[in-house]
Amino acid sequence: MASSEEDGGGNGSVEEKENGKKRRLGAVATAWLICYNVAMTAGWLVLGIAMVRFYMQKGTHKGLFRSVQKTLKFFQTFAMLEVVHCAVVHTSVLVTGVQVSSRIFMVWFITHSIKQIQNEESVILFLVVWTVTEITRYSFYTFNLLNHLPYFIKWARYNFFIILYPVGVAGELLTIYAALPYVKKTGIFSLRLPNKYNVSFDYYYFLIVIMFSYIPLFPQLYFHMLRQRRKVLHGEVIVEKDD
Ligand SMILES: CCCCCCCCCCCCC[C@@H](O)CC(=O)SCCNC(=O)CCNC(=O)[C@H](O)C(C)(C)COP(=O)(O)OP(=O)(O)OC[C@H]1O[C@@H](n2cnc3c(N)ncnc32)[C@H](O)[C@@H]1OP(=O)(O)O
Repeated sequence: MASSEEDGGGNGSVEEKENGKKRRLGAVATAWLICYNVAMTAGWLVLGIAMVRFYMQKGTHKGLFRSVQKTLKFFQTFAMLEVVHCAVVHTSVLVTGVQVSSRIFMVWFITHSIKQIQNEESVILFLVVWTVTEITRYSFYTFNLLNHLPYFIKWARYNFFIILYPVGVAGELLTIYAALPYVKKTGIFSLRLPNKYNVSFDYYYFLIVIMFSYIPLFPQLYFHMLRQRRKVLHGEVIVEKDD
């Protein structure tokens, strides 16, 4: 997608580069994406303001997740649509799928399901990092689609992640690690033998596998963002193989 400096278009539709050819998003797709991105920007802004207000009123992070969880769950779950958007915005389905699934997993299968860890500092760490990131990202998409992209937002979109991505990953991994003792004790989401399915599943070891999966998966996302950064900030022509 060309930013306002390159595209200069004002017709509201958006041009996309694909292997040197220009591809135009239809007016309907553009209109939908603008509505989607505005809603997501607003949702994450509401979440961010709610977190700041909670901390200023209470002076502690204890209870913060519980106070913002409805907004978080709605907007993070709504982001699953982005896998569908890949057909339109022509970005990597694999990268988007891994990113979205990790967030859904953290929200629903860790922090929602294991209430004992909701007040961990690591939860606040990834919540704050996610919120800053998503406000930046969705406002970037919105202004880009409107062909009036302030340079600061483009700069923030493709520089903040350099620090925020590893910090967010640390918050997620620390939260999963904090959940392990409770998972072992309660046997949540696990299936012991004997049972009518004759299948056993141990969520405790599954979480350990998930933690190790960050080692090969996270670098793929990080290098994808570095490639996007070179393309958008330094005009490198990168032909992404279709994932
Ligand atoms: C079952 C258990 C599963 C457990 C899985 C465990 C996996 C473990 C590894 C994963 C770790 C993830 C950790 C993560 O959650 C931590 C954090 O997020 S911390 C916060 C920092 N994070 C970030 O900065 C990343 C934020 N996320 C993203 O940026 C995206 O989700 C990502 C897919 C990673 C990259 O986005 P994208 O590929 O879209 O790159 P661009 O933004 O440059 O966009 C590419 C082009 O598409 C256009 N686009 C994309 N979306 C839209 C949209 N909604 N509206 C309009 N246009 C859109 C964009 O403009 C670009 O166009 P062009 O290339 O032409 O410029």
